[in-house]
Amino acid sequence: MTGSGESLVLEGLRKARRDPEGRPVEILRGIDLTVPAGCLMVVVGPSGGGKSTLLRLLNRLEDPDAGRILLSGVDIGSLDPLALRRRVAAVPQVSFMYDGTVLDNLRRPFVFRGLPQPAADSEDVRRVLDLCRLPGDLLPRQARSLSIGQQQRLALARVLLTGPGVLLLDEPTSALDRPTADQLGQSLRDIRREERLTLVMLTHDLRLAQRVADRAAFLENGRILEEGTAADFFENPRADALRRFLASPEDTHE
Ligand SMILES: Nc1ncnc2c1ncn2[C@@H]1O[C@H](COP(=O)(O)OP(=O)(O)OP(=O)(O)O)[C@@H](O)[C@H]1O
Repeated sequence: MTGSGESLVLEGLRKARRDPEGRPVEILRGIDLTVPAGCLMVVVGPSGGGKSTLLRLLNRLEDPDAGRILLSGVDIGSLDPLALRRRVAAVPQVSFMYDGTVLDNLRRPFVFRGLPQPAADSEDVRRVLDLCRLPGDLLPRQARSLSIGQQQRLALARVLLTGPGVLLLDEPTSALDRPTADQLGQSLRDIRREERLTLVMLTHDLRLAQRVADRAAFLENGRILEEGTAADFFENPRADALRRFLASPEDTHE
């Protein structure tokens, strides 16, 4: 199960979309970013700045108009998208539960892939449950009967069990209250430490970002205006736009 973290290098990424009148609008305007293997990189920035678009390029839900992305040194444009998504796995913003128990949910990706299903008492299952702070006695419970926070952590456990090298998280705490969000944050730190995974997380939740990030990037209007260690980024921001962003009330970041 344990994946080993993979590095991501983004070079000169550009992406345009069409506005309602059909005119091209540049969404990403030349993104260069390195995410070292085993790093938890948080991307923050104003709404509409291009964060989700950037994330969609990382597992080829879309391809860039220009530039390239290297995964452990290999251009992902040359990789089969489905094979790529096993290595670069996305945890959706709103977790989706399949019919059935918690254990059924953990096994579902293995069923899809035609792989042997992990046993309820296997080391791998125990480990992802621990990491995601889900007690083992939940395994026979109907997944949809769990709390929203537990469902979110189950979605994370389900992805982790498949052993990706990179996890992509899009606003993982947007549906959670503060204590539940903090619990997820703790799980992310454990995962990053114990699984040596690489994580890229988009969030409006600056408290979560500051607590979990190794490095952080500020994306505004299609450009990365600042990138650095979490300590420098949050405590000594250099770019005026980032200073303003960090100083503004959090509810204006939506
Ligand atoms: N499928 C699409 N077709 C056309 N325009 C789109 C599409 N998806 C996003 N956009 C536009 O691209 C821009 C960037 O959107 P994106 O979702 O990447 O930003 P974001 O930083 O993730 O924003 P948020 O924080 O609100 O999720 C926005 O102006 C958005 O309206």
